[in-house]
Amino acid sequence: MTTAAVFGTGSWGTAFASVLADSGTDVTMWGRRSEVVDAINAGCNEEYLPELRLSERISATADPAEAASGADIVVLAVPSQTLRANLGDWGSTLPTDAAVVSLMKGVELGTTQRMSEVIADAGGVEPARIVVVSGPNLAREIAVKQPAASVVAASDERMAQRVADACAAAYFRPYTHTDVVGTEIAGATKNVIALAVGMAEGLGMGDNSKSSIITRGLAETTRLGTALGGDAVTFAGLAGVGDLIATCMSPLSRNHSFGVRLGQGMTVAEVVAVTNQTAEGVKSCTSILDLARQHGVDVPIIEQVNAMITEGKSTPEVVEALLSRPRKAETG
Ligand SMILES: NC(=O)C1=CN([C@@H]2O[C@H](COP(=O)(O)OP(=O)(O)OC[C@H]3O[C@@H](n4cnc5c(N)ncnc54)[C@H](O)[C@@H]3O)[C@@H](O)[C@H]2O)C=CC1
Ligand SMILES: O=C(CO)COP(=O)(O)O
Repeated sequence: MTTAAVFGTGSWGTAFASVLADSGTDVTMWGRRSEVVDAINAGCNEEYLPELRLSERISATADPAEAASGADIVVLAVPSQTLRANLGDWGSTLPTDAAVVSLMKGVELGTTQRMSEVIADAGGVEPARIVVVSGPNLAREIAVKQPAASVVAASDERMAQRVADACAAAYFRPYTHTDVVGTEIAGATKNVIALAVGMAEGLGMGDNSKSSIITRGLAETTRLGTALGGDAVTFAGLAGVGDLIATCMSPLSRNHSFGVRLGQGMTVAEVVAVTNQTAEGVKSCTSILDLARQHGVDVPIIEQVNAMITEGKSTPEVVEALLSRPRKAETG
């Protein structure tokens, strides 16, 4: 019997806990807020996924050591920008032989570290034990058991296999992979591209415009990911184009919805004020742009999204900046 600990009781932590339970894995969740812990123990995380009746295999606690005790798999599902501080608080409770799974899709501000790097750095976890799960996995669809596939990437294939075995459910199909860098860059960057697509939608643009942003977004994501050592093929797979399509096209995506509101004329502060869930691209646009600059990679869409988020550049100015760039060959 595999046992898992899931740190984070938000949308994806809860939906993924449910996938693990449906695959026969016993799960203890850690949550920092007692009311959410109590709700999970009563069978439903009302605040994040009211539509999901939780399996009896799932319980929750506010004690990190209790959650982690005896776990074969530890799943981390907190906001990317709080992970380092969280690991400072409870990293020492994680079992030293567990596979440590990142569900997070972001890049740390300041350090420009990917989440697996933060886990190794702040959690003291050897890179061979770190596993990244990423793909077109909108939590609300997974919660109602709509079929989806995902990538389970680790440098050590046995760790990827352990996690894939523990999360393969009738409606959830994991594919193992060894490209941790490519999988993480694809997952973080698609959130920024989804902000741009949402913005175009909010401005009233149609499918040609959105498809153009998605495709050119994939081009710059692939450029960045391969410059960092990722495999170009990863970006054509589930963690790449698969997740990019889901996030850029779905009204369920928080990043997409955030962008729509910007396109409709709301300011970043106004959108933040009405957004109560994590829209990772809003922070990671800056760290991903920093990463691209460090490696001399041209990422024009990410650059414009960052200017909109951090400098208040207007959406029409962003459109003008993107369309007035010097023309070039598509493969350039
Ligand atoms: N929701 C989705 O469909 C998917 C989300 N992801 C990724 O999973 C990660 C988590 O996202 P969600 O669960 O959707 O976010 P969420 O906003 O639904 O939940 C975030 C969770 O983190 C907790 N939290 C907030 N601040 C915290 C802090 N300072 N310390 C500890 N915990 C804190 C919240 O209480 C909540 O339990 C993100 O990186 C996201 O990109 C990945 C795939 C799908
Ligand atoms: O990563 C996701 C789907 O795979 C969820 O996207 P959002 O964080 O934009 O909701």
